[in-house]
Parts: sequence; structure tokens; C-alpha cells
Amino acid sequence: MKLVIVKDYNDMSKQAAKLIAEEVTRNPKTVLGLATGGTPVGMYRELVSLHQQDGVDFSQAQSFNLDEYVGLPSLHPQSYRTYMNENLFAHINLPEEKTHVPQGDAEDLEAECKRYEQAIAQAGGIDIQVLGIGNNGHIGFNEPGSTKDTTTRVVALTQSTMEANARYFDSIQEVPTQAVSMGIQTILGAKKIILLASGEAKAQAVSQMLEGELTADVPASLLQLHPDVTVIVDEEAASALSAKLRS
Ligand SMILES: N[C@@H]1[C@@H](O)[C@H](O)[C@@H](COP(=O)(O)O)O[C@@H]1O
Repeated sequence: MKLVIVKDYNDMSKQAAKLIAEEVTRNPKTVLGLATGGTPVGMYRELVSLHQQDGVDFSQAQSFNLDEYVGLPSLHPQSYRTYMNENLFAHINLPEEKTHVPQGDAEDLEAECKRYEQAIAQAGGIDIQVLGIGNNGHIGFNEPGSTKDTTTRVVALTQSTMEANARYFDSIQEVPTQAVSMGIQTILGAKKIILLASGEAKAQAVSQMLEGELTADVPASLLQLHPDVTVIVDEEAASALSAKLRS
């Protein structure tokens, strides 16, 4: 995995947005894999400005989001679809019908998971996948225990993930307990992966991902299996890495 250590959140966001913009400029039909959470908000802000100020064109691109909460209608204020609309889709020229987020309130969730995998395959696979990382090393909503052969499915959220995400809801009781998430195999199927992490709370997970053993207990460590991963972290998120990696 390629490691890029930058000063702070701002630099991380700019570097990541630059990589995405370069990809979309080189291949206008890029299939983007997108993530939610606090980490990529700054990257989306940068992408909006690269579109509005510098004319980066998304009109032929497509996007697939990693995950969505089970039970939330798309237009629920805390759904990941709403997050994407507010942070990115409403501000760039990516056609709405080319944006894909799993439908968390589908009547038949199993069919929805299958449909989502097929839609990704039909699009020719994901060209560049953006990831954040959970404090426990999860990617998407692939919690510890997720093996490398997992595809899009319904997953149960761990207590620590629900606690971390409770900040977006009025109370922890309102945080959904399940999600539809791309699997590790789906993520590893992307041609290129960019993982972002900022802040000290992520330092342990970043170190286990890069320097720990390859194990489903730390799902992000399974990214070691992929040939083209760029990890962009700020100094705080890099603080638990060995001196060898940091130099
Ligand atoms: N499903 C999302 C992940 O995709 C994200 O990486 C993680 C970390 O979020 P944050 O960036 O807010 O720390 O949160 C959620 O669990």
C-alpha cells in the first residue's frame, strides 16, 4: 500500500480530491466508489470547488456508495443518500440517475443486495473507491469478522460503531442497528482504492491496517491484498505508525 502522510485534515482532503479529479479528467466515464462519514466531507467540498471553479466535469461519470442504513427511507435526514445529496450530488453535474446508493428501506433486502452487486458489475466495476476507516478498523460497514469473500449484504453494526455514529442522531436509540454494505470482495474489486484517515482516534486502526497482520478482525488490513491502494493520513492519524513507515 502506498502511504502519504500530510499535515492536517485540509491537506488530506485536497490531495484526495485532486486524485479523484485527475481520474475523472483522464476517464470521463469513471465509476466512482464513494464513502460517507465525517472524514470525506472536506474532500467533497474540494471536489465541488474543483467542479465550480475549474470546470471538472462529472457529466459522464457514475457513482456507487458503499453503504446505507437499514430502515431509513432515502430522504431521511440521516440517510447516506441525503448525506451524498447535501455534500456532493447537489453541487456537481453528476446526473442523479447515475448515482447509486443501496436502498436501505427496500422490502426485500436480499434482492436489493443482489441488484446492487449486479449494477456495479454492469457498470464495468468501480474505477476508484474512496474509503474512510472506523475506529475498530471497519471499512464501509464491514465490521470485524468480515471475511475477504463477502459481497453486498445486510450487516449488524457493532456497539462502538453505533456510538461513533450517534453524533448524527438525536440519541443512540435512533441509530439503526443494521446496514446494507458492499462487502470486502466488492471493495477489493475496485481498480484503485484511496483510504483517508484524520485524527488521533484513527491512529490505532491505521497502524493495524498497514503494519498488522492480515485478518478479518481488522477488515481494513485485508486491503493489503489489493495492488493499488493509496492511504492518505494526517500526522495525527499516522502517530502510531513505526518510525520506518513515517520516514
Ligand atoms: N459507514 C461509515 C464508514 O464508511 C466510515 O468510514 C466510518 C468512519 O466515519 P468517520 O469518517 O465519521 O470517522 O463511519 C461509518 O461507519
